[in-house]
Amino acid sequence: MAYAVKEAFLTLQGEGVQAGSRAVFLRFAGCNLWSGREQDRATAQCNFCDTDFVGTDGPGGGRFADAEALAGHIESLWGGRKEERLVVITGGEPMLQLDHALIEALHARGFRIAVESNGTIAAVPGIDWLCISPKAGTEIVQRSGNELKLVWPQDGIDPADLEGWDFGHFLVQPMDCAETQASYEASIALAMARPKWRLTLQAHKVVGLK
Ligand SMILES: C[S@@+](CC[C@H](N)C(=O)[O-])C[C@H]1O[C@@H](n2cnc3c(N)ncnc32)[C@H](O)[C@@H]1O
Ligand SMILES: Nc1nc2[nH]cc(C(=O)O)c2c(=O)[nH]1
Ligand code: SF4
Ligand SMILES: [Mg+2]
Repeated sequence: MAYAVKEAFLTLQGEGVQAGSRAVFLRFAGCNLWSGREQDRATAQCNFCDTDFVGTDGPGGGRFADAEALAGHIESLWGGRKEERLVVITGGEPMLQLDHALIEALHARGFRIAVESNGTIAAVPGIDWLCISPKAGTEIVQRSGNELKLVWPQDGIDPADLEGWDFGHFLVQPMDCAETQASYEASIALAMARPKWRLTLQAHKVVGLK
């Protein structure tokens, strides 16, 4: 199948348990919870998104005819070194496009595959590190994975309801918004009140990485 990629770039993973790791980011175009247009934000199912995922015009973006072509592009962004290859597949919502063929092609090139998903679409098998970030008011079908990353605060989610889900790590990430200081305070309060949850910060924004 063909893939629509907003952008692809080499950086450090900024979020979650693997923060600090060198990684190629593959950002697919499109999301099932928001059109990506500002005029639709207020009525979208997810209305706090910090990302432009519309179109294929970003750095390293484009349309790729098949899995081999896209995996080759990701490999070229990583560079020649063979060890510790890591690709973080995000979006937009990556589960709209990620398929078995791309998983195979990336594994064949020695990549560990991490995915950032909103959990409304079941994950394809073969992912090495799955991060699910639930959005209030949506039906989360993917309730297992490596890390659950709750952007906070969100009206309509009770963290206690998520604690029985099958994840290795439960992370709270302050919502980047007009009142980020209040998000920090709410996130600290959650981690202090419920020790199952650990604070994670968007480190790339602090240090000026993409
Ligand atoms: C842009 S999303 C793409 C992947 C997928 N659609 C999802 O929502 O998980 C990547 C990560 O950024 C988080 N995120 C989006 N907007 C944010 C914001 N304003 N503040 C903090 N985290 C945010 C998401 O919850 C998700 O964990
Ligand atoms: N450096 C960096 N780390 C990230 N971790 C998750 C991101 C995302 O947008 O999915 C992201 C991102 O956009 N940049
Ligand atoms: S689900 Fe993810 S990509 Fe889609 S609008 Fe929300 S944060 Fe952005
Ligand atoms: Mg991001």
